[in-house]
Amino acid sequence: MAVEPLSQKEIEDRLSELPGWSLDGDRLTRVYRLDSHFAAASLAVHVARIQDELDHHSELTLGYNTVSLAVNTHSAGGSVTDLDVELARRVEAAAPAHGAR
Ligand SMILES: C[C@H](O)[C@H](O)[C@H]1CNC2=NC(N)=NC(=O)C2=N1
Repeated sequence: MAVEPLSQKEIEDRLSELPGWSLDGDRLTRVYRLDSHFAAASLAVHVARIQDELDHHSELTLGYNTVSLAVNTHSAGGSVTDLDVELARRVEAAAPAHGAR
């Protein structure tokens, strides 16, 4: 998978298929809300497993009933790449089973 920085247009195109995700500065971000702290922790563990599988890791924050991600690609100078998009897609696919919204 390409690890070149994506252009603004490429980022916008990819975000159009990732509802809830946005570009905050130089990072893709999303906040998920859950029904309980335990559900949030469960999603956070699932995200950690995905991140280890991809060898690509967001700043992952567990709140009371929230899970927040912020990610870019350090090895591409801290810009957004398709690695970040792939992580976002994988987390989007996993989140509904935890009741995330
Ligand atoms: C050595 C290891 O593969 C690298 O440090 C990986 C791990 N996780 C990473 N995560 C993120 N978000 N960006 C990276 O460039 C990155 N690099």
